[in-house]
Amino acid sequence: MSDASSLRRLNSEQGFEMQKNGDEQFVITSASGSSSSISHEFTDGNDREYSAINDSIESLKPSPMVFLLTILTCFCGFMFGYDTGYISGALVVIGKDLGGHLTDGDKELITSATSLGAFITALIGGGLADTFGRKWVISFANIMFIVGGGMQTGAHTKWTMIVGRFIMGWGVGLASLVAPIYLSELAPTRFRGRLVVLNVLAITLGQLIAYGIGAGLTNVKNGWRILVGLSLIPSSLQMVLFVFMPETPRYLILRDRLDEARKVLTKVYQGASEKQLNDRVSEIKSEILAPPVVAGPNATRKEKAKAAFQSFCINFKELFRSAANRRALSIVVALQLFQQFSGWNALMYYSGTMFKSVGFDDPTSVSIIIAATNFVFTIVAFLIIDKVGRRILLVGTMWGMSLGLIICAIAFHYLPFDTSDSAAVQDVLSGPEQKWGIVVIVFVFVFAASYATGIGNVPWQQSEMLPMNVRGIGTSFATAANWAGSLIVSATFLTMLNNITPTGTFAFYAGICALGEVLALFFYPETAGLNLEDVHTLLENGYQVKESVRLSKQKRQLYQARH
Ligand SMILES: O[C@H]1[C@H](O)[C@@H](O)[C@H](O)[C@@H](O)[C@H]1O
Repeated sequence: MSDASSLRRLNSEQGFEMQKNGDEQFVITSASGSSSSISHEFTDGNDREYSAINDSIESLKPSPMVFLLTILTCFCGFMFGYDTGYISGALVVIGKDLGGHLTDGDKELITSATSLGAFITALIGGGLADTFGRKWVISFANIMFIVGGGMQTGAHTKWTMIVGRFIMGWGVGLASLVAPIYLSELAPTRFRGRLVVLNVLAITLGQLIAYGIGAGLTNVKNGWRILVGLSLIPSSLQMVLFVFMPETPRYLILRDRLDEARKVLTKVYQGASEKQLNDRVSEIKSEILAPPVVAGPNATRKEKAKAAFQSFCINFKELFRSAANRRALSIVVALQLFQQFSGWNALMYYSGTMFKSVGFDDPTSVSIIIAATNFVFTIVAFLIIDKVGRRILLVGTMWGMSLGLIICAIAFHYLPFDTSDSAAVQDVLSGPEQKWGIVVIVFVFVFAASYATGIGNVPWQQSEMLPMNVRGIGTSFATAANWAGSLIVSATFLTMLNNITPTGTFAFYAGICALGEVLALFFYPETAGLNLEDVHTLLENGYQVKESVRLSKQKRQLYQARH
């Protein structure tokens, strides 16, 4: 079927009008600017206009440079995963290496110090990324990874370890915030979802590798130091290589550095014509609702700082003034909170300790199975997120998380529970308890698979919900919400297990997942295939779930018809 007839069919099927453009109902122009890209506009029954698909540049193959940049940026995800992942294995074997026996409180402090550090830098990171650029914030994060990792590797006291974890957390917070912004601002629209999921895949890979190495080093004296020390390699590598990497075109356009932006776009879209590049620059420019306050070239440091602060204040007000921005913010923050309050990270951080407490003879292997499930099902999300959309992934999986947790809660009721160090491996499960142990493993798997396919990665698509001006600050709030949730969960999980039992704890998290499912059903609009202006237009008039699904479906079908 030709582009023209597939367009005509799709438009009539979806009930959208096509606007006349001169004598033609739609214009087909080529990748070189003359005759095969589709340019037409969508309106809905309320006469709101959505963007035309005028993206001949999107027909071009992304250049190898996009892949190189993606891989290098994904080191951020890898570090995030590795640094949050190794603690589960390290805590099981650390023994008295930090000068004495660690209590549950000490373990919670060591674990949550990273989340606390990440929370702080996530909160300020958006402002930093808007002022200094995405690339420099990534480089700064690497310095924090190296300093924090170095301190922990040599730690001989609990407090050196805690401070090292805290500083490393600064890096994790910045990296978790900026990597998705960098990727989504660089990515061609039709790959945007997948590239951001690649970063989540790198997180889960980092966690899996940390678990694997942790297991391998269990019986090596001071093995946990090697485990931590290895984290210095990827961060050093990324720090050096990133110096040569470009800024994102969107950031450059925001700072009015149009020539540089065009150069980066040329690298992203190989073989793009002048016209295509100019169109893309104008399109990005149109996303900028208010230009930042920029100090002149001869400005003093003080004047520059003042200009940056004024820009920050304008954007901050804009984030709360506009109804569309408020809705976008509520969505991205809520998604991040539900991701964390699903309890997933409690498993990530403490699965070793917890499975030991309920009598598993090989707790580290169970932890590896959990991390591997997370990794494999993130690949599933990667393969389908741009095709089926974000919403189906989310609402189709949160109920599975509730189910998995509820059944685990029931099974824990029949299992022994003892968190003391002496509850070690000799108290392994036997008889009927063993059966309940298997039930736990199977349903933790169901929980992990559902989590990884949906809420484990969808919240990280947050940049696409927010327009350019407020993207830095808005994603800062969302990422900070993620780390606040992670902090609360990691600081309370062992205490909850002791106070309200594993059954009570898992039932609590199951309830939260059920609530998340209901809210997602009513309030989470589909954004796959929509460009950033569309998302903004949609949210101006409510959450518009139905309409977003219709528009997204139509745009994705159009892309598919063309590729
Ligand atoms: O998306 C990631 C991923 O799911 C990780 O496994 C988890 O530890 C992080 O907290 C989360 O943000």
